[in-house]
Amino acid sequence: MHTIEQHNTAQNMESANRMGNIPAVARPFAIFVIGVSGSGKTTVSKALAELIGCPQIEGDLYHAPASIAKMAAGIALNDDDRWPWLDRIGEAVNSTIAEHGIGVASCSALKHAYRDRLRHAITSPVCFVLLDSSREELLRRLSERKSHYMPASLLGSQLDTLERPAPEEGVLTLDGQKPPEAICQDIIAWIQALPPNGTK
Ligand SMILES: Nc1ncnc2c1ncn2[C@@H]1O[C@H](COP(=O)(O)OP(=O)(O)OP(=O)(O)O)[C@@H](O)[C@H]1O
Ligand SMILES: O=C(O)[C@H](O)[C@@H](O)[C@H](O)[C@H](O)CO
Repeated sequence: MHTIEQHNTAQNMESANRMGNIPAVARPFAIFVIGVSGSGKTTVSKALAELIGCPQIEGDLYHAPASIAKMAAGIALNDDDRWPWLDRIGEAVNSTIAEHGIGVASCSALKHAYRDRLRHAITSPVCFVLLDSSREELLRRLSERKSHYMPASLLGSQLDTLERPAPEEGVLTLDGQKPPEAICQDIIAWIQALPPNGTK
């Protein structure tokens, strides 16, 4: 379910692509949009992939059924649940890049070690963009969102688990409360200014 604003954003991006205004992004390259539940990973990664003209890899689709059942029951995932999930996402990103040269993935990647797991799994340069929002805004979004297995009651655990990247990790942190189109433009500008292979 998308807001009218997001729908319009997607339409603008589609028409930008039809007009051939696809931004130049070095290849091979993997872009991860990360953050806690409700931070906008799916929304922004889809919009960014549309803008770049490449596949979006939805991290939520790679959870084991048992993990989905846990989250739906209000039980937070642990490391043992997340390692194989991260590995499956890494494989999916590698296949996408082998075929398309570039992919935009959504994945919570809350801990430094999870981001390292993905960095090591992926054979191309990788960058991470963390979407940051206030607890109040996240709670509002999760409470309003219907038909999603992730309950708002897990937000506290998500925020407790989040390890904010230290500057040397080279992760771009953005205000996730800006409109998705503005977030995408900030991501593109940052990527285009990165040194070649300077992200792994
Ligand atoms: N920049 C934004 N401004 C306003 N609302 C947003 C923004 N980004 C996402 N949303 C809304 O917030 C809700 C959560 O967004 P989304 O599903 O993209 O988050 P997520 O991080 O992928 O969550 P989860 O990890 O739980 O799947 C959705 O209803 C979405 O429309
Ligand atoms: O690491 C985690 O705890 C999980 O991956 C969650 O973040 C979910 O994937 C997702 O965000 C809910 O849809």
